[in-house]
Amino acid sequence: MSLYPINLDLKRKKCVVIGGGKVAMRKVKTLLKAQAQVTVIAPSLAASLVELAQAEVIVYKQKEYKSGDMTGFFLAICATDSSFVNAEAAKEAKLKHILVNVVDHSFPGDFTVPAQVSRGDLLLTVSTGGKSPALARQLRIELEKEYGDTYGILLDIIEKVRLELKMVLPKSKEREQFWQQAMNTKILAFVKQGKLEEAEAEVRNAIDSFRSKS
Ligand SMILES: C[C@@]1(CC(=O)O)C2=NC(=C\c3[nH]c(c(CCC(=O)O)c3CC(=O)O)Cc3[nH]c(c(CC(=O)O)c3CCC(=O)O)/C=C3\N/C(=C\2)[C@@H](CCC(=O)O)[C@]3(C)CC(=O)O)/[C@H]1CCC(=O)O
Ligand SMILES: NC(=O)c1ccc[n+]([C@@H]2O[C@H](COP(=O)([O-])OP(=O)(O)OC[C@H]3O[C@@H](n4cnc5c(N)ncnc54)[C@H](O)[C@@H]3O)[C@@H](O)[C@H]2O)c1
Repeated sequence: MSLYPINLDLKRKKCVVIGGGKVAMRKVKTLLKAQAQVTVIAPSLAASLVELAQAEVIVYKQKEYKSGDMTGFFLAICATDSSFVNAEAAKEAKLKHILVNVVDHSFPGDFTVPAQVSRGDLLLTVSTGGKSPALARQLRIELEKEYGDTYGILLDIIEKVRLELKMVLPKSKEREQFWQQAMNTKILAFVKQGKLEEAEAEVRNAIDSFRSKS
């Protein structure tokens, strides 16, 4: 299956999860991380979802899914243990042009959810086209070990340097060439060792040597 990767901005967007079990919980967690406004519809909830409902982090509607429940949502996740219910809810979402994910193959959804690692604004995702979620999970664990928190901090440093660089190198082509050369193994080796000051110094050295060459 050939899928198009996309990073959705769900901040303050109304999202609904049908079902309140283990799988629903995993999806709710990632929706909350994206700062979505989450409603869960299910007759019963897994313990960790109960806590979120009690703390009013999510809106909980204690009921079985019924036609009409999808109205007003931007995105829906059908995550009950009934493939019939999942398919009915997904059909309604499709009719209403709501982006829909279906956790079993009961009805074709619009998207799947990848395994993810986030380090600040760095987001690494793994998708197997639905062939092996267990492999996606394992690769996510490996990525977590390989890419620690320093990568998120590096991104913040680079963001700052990029702004400064616009003054130093006014042409976009020059900046492109600079970053291709600057993002070298030495900088990334410093980041891996947690030496962020050294990494920043290396980027700044690279600016000086790029300017002296051009
Ligand atoms: C990545 C992750 C994200 C998340 O859910 O947040 C995710 N599944 C995860 C875990 C996981 N899921 C399953 C197992 C048991 C082992 C196994 O079967 O492999 C494990 C492992 C575990 O739980 O340890 C079983 C399973 N999953 C699906 C079916 C239905 C089917 O295949 O028909 C069944 C069979 C149910 C049954 O047998 O009855 C379907 C989907 N699961 C997807 C995503 C989408 C495809 C992503 C991709 O492209 O790979 C897709 C298509 C739809 C969707 O949910 O978006 C998350 C890892 C998060 C992490 O740990 O980082
Ligand atoms: N996509 C994935 O990552 C993945 C992983 C494992 C399993 N699955 C599939 O997901 C399904 C759910 O797994 P689970 O572990 O969360 O199950 P679970 O038994 O923990 O939870 C099922 C939830 O669905 C709710 N529910 C049942 N009928 C409902 C209805 N009519 N309306 C609203 N909610 C209803 C229940 O109250 C419960 O909260 C499994 O049956 C399996 O097919 C998907």
